[in-house]
Amino acid sequence: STASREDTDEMADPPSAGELSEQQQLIDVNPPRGTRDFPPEDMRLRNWLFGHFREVSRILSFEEVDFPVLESESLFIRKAGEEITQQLYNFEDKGGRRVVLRPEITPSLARLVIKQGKSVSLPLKWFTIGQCWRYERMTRGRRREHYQWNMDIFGVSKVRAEAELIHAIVLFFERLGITSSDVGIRVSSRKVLQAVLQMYCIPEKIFAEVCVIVDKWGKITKEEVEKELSLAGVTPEAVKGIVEVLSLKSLDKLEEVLGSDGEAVADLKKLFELAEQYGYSQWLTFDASIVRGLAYYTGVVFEAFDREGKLRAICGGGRYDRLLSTFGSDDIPACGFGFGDAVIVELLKEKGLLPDLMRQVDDIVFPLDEELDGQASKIATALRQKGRSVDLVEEKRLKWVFKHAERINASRLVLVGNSELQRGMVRVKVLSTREEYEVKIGELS
Ligand SMILES: OCc1cccc(Br)n1
Repeated sequence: STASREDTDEMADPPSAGELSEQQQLIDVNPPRGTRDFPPEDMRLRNWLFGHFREVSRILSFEEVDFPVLESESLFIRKAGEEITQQLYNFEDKGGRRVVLRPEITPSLARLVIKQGKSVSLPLKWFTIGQCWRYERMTRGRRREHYQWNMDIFGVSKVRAEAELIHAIVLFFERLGITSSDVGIRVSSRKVLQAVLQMYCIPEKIFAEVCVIVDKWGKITKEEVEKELSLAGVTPEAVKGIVEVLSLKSLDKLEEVLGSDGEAVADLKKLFELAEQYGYSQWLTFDASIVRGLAYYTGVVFEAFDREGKLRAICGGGRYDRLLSTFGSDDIPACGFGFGDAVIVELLKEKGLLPDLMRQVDDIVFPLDEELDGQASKIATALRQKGRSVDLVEEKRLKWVFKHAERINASRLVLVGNSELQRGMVRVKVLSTREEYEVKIGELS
């Protein structure tokens, strides 16, 4: 609801041109480019969304963790040409340290697991919701920050971990009213690409770079992908082999190409069997072209997509069994996903599933005369101590108070008046039923 101007305190008129010289020039009230404010209505939606993130994490028995948004740049220096490492929001701090506003959360998770060392018992299942940043030339007008829900499992080498993470994603969608007719989850494994490169004797050391290039499949032309693969050192016959495999959409066809004794086929078969048992196989589809764009994935990868094909990937993740050794530690098998706060909201809008989240207050306490402000404070305190949300209003006309009560969806109006007070009472109006009654101050609850 929009309050008309006379209802709210009159905003000061902006200074006239002549006054500007004495007055501060109005600052730019927008947040930095690519970033967002969250005024109350947007914050209610964000809290609603994050509430579902948290509740699903709880249901899957994950523990919440958190990290600084600021991290050492060294955590994100990777040589595989990922977009995410080419858009680091990086700078040198006043102590000469190279730092970044983190572009993702997985490296922080790995850092903490290493730091905790033997004090954590495996497997461990952690989740966090945190803001992530990128510095992208604003030519594309894209955002520079978003909030990401991450769930990660350390210490489980079998695809049970991937199955658990995908279950979390499915439960989350179901809670929002999104069905497998709206969204699918494409699944594959980087071991598919690894097997193909081995078939053509392509050196392992360019594997991550090849995956980052292959992730552009469908985003840039086939010719551009082939050109980038060739520049990375992939022979023409290997490029042909990769392109053939990427188009596979059935595990049986994959088995024909790779044989039945490879890990890729075994992992994916097991994952699809587990999906049947969880009851979410209708969400899954094998798609060999899915590799995801992060260098450190080593096994199963997955991403959720809107079946109408209007939006970018909704979330995505995969297995990263060798990330810790890139930080000089012993490897621990791991897998996880990131779920951003932007595409999901676009999807909810598309599907008409955005919740109608109104502001709500239990009580408005209003002194009918100025000198009753002290009594009104006492009454507000008593109600707040009982856990009721109270909006203590004064210096307003009663007409304004009724409109305000409607605007903020107050349940009750508690009117503090002289005649009632002399009898130790206050007057209560229940706004939904129009019921009105007097109650002893000590019995107000
Ligand atoms: O998903 C890539 C990404 C990373 C950081 C910030 C934003 Br917006 N987007």
